[in-house]
Amino acid sequence: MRCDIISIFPEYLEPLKLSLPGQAQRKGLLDVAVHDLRDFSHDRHRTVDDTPYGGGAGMVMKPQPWWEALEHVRTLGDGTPTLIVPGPGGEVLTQRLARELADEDWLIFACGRYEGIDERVYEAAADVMPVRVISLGDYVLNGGEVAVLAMIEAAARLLPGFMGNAESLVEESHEDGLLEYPVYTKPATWQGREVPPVLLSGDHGKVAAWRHQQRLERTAARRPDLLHASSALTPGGVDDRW
Ligand SMILES: NC(=S)c1ccno1
Repeated sequence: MRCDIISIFPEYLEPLKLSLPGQAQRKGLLDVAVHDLRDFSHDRHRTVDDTPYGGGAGMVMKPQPWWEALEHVRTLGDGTPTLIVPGPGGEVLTQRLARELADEDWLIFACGRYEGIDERVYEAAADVMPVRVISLGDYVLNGGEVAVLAMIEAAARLLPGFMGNAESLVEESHEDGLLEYPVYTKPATWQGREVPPVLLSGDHGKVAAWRHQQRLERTAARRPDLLHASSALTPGGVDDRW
């Protein structure tokens, strides 16, 4: 997977060099390139924003630097990339959407700032590549960079070979529509609190049954909205969301 990220704060994306994303890059599973939008502005102040037509508070990101940046990035890879624009007005990131992103060979992320990017950039981009606006949730950030870190992590960790142990992806929250079960490690007693005895029983069937029940109870308590669609509730049933 290739990820190109365009931002006026390239340093925000430094964490992608760390830990698993960094290892994935060194393994060749993930190629990440960060581009400074201001490199595509031609005035001496490297301006990328201006006042909004129609008035209103704040500034809007100018179309020309964005278009030049996108056109430059599009020359760097093979095939057609998908443009991802993080924003509160987009489809909400889910595990299913993370899998869709993980299936893409090439993603370009446009990190908006201020009041957003001139709408004509979305229109022009859609003439040459798929464009998706994706939100982390129903809240507003100051820009897209934090969201891009989350989106790349959510997608890249699903790439074969990214996680050292692929088993750790099984029974994670949201994989089958249920939240994950509680986990425990040594010591068996801590501050007078015991590990559930079933986990010390050595009976794998009972452990599996207990864990599934815990997932159902947690999902019912914390995310009842997920319960109706979960494939885990209909043994053998197929959840069409994946
Ligand atoms: N909710 C998201 S992803 C966002 C990006 C910028 N502002 O909000």
